[in-house]
Parts: sequence; structure tokens; C-alpha cells
Amino acid sequence: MADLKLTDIAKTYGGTVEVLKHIDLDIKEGELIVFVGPSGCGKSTLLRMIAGLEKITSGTLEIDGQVVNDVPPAQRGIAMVFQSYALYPHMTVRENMSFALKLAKKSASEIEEAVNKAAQILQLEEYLDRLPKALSGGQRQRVAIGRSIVRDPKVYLFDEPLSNLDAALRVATRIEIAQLKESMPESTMIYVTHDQVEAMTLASRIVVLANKGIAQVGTPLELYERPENEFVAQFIGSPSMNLLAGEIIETGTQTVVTLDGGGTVTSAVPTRDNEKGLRVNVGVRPEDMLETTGDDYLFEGKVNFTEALGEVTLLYFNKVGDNDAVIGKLPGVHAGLRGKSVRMKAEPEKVQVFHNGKSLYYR
Ligand SMILES: Nc1ncnc2c1ncn2[C@@H]1O[C@H](COP(=O)(O)OP(=O)(O)OP(=O)(O)O)[C@@H](O)[C@H]1O
Repeated sequence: MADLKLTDIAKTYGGTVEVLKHIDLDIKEGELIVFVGPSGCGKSTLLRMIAGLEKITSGTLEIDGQVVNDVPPAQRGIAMVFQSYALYPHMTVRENMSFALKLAKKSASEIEEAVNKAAQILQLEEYLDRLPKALSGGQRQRVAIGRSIVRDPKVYLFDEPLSNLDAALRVATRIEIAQLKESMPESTMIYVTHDQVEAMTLASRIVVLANKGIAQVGTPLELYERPENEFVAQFIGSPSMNLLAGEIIETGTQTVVTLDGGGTVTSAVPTRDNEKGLRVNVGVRPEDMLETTGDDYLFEGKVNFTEALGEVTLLYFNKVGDNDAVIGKLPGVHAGLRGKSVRMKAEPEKVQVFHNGKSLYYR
């Protein structure tokens, strides 16, 4: 299938509205790359430039080593699946899936073979003679994916394909997409989503877009465990990672930080001698905060509010200085902690250290 290489790509609308700049990205055959980022950060724009539906303002896009900036969409070997399925309502599932192949003047037997194969992969065999209106939302989305599969594209592009589905169907269709990817290990896929769980579960690598550029590229666990900057730290994971301001008091293979709120914490992020005294933000995820009665706490605060979600309880503490309110997430039910003062600690491996917004882990 295909490798993609994006080099210094930029997009400006109407000569003045700069949306993306300096986008460098290597995508290898067989990867499922997910673009995430805040609303308006340019995810769809980047996908549409790859598809050829939007002009690339500057930079180069290569597919399998060939620069395709000026190659029309139909000749790029790309298939795009949209959030609105865009099925032809008066055509059956079979006709919808055959349409592009008919246009491409394929023979009847070739079309039949391709449609039957796609229908089998997507478990649509029993619906082939139905009209779209007689299908559920999830089935319609499968037909939309089927229309791409029959064309045997080099690259699949998905623009929020599940966002019109209800919660249960989203989960079921997400798993189907994951299985579809497993059944086509060599196909390259790029997937835009707002949904963190989709990003974490589907991606071989996630690209976080923010401030017109790439904030970080990495595997889901790299982004979760070692975010490069505070933006990614707080964008990935829910509730967001807590950031607590403090000062480095011990450097070395482990770093000790005293926090403005009174606590102390050890991080497995190493620091250099000359970084003693540096002002930093310590980052700890709510799920990595552990209750303690000892003196080795990083944070002590009154629980203002609790939310019991069944499997976990969220604890909402006071704000500490300029930072956001601290949130803890304890397994089980702890509604009784409301109004109490609680100490929280964290294991050194789970503690990030940021200076000027960037993780010291990556120097
Ligand atoms: N044709 C256009 N002319 C001018 N600006 C545009 C045009 N299309 C998109 N934009 C702007 O480009 C920016 C990026 O839009 P884009 O749709 O790529 O973002 P997105 O990350 O996909 O957003 P969302 O998550 O909300 O779908 C937005 O600020 C948008 O207003």
C-alpha cells in the first residue's frame, strides 16, 4: 500500500488566514494515524490537503515517493470516508458500493468480486439489496467504508466517521474499524476524531495538532505516559493532568520538587545540577494520585466535591495558586471524603516535570 511524507506543509486561506505551518510527518505503510486537537486546529484541513480536496499552500506531499501536490484527488489512490455517509439514497447497498467501479469502467465480474469481498469484510452481505433508508446508522457507515474498500485505495482517510452515531453504536463501530484495520494490515489509514478513546484505541500513532503545528507525535502510550509539553499533557487523558507549581530542590537521576502548596514530590525525570532552584510545573494525572496519611505527600487539600462514577470516584480539591483546581480519581466509591482534608502522593514514574511548558524528560 503506501507511505506518505509531508514536508514543511502550510495552509493559508484567502492569502491571510494561516491555519497550519511547518507540518512535517512521515507515515509508514500499514500505520493508522489519528489526528486530534482542539476544534479549529486544522485537522480536517490537513486531511483534505492529503486527499487533494484542498490546495496545499506550500510544502510537499509525497505518496510512495512521488510528489502529488498537483495530482487530482481521483488519481492519488486515496479513499475518504466522511462523517455524513453521503450514500446515494435511491441506490441499493450493492449499487452504492459498485458506483465508483462502474465509473472507472470495470467489468461486471470484477465489480461483483470487489463488492462481495467488501461486503464480507464488513458483514454487509445480507443488506446488499436494501436501500440506505432501511439501514441503521452503523450499517450506513459500514456501506460508506465499503465504497472505499472496493476501490482498493493506497490510503484510507476517515473524517470523524463515527460522530453521527449514538454512544453504543460508536463503540461497536469503533471495534469494527479496529478489526477492519487488522484484516488489512498493509493499508495506511489516517483518521480524524474528537474522541480520545477512539484516538487511544485505534491509533498506531497519534498526531496532536495545536497552534498551527504539531504539538507531539507518538504512540498513544507515549503521549499518555510522557507528554512532551503541558498542552499534550492536558489534552490527552480525562480528567486532565493536574499541574502544580513548585521549585526543584534536588537534582540527579531523580528530581525532588517542593510545591507551592506545601507538599514535596519525587519524579523519575532526571535533572542536571544547575537546574536546582528552577521553577517548574509538576504534572500528575488524577488516576495516579494516591491517598496517603504519611508526610511524603505532594498535595494536601479539602475535598470540595465528589463524583462517584461507580468504578471510580472523582475528588475535586481547591485551586492551588494560579493552577487549575486539582482533581483526584480513586478506584471505588469514596463519597464520604467530601469536606475532608486529604493528602495525595504519586509514584516517581508517574510524575512529569515541565519548565516553560516543556517536559524536562525530552531535553
Ligand atoms: N474555506 C475556508 N476559508 C477560511 N477559513 C477556513 C476555511 N476552511 C476552514 N477554515 C478555518 O481553518 C481552521 C481549521 O479548520 P478545520 O476544519 O481544519 O479544523 P478542525 O480541526 O477540523 O476543526 P473541528 O475539530 O472543529 O472539526 C478553522 O479556524 C476554520 O475556520
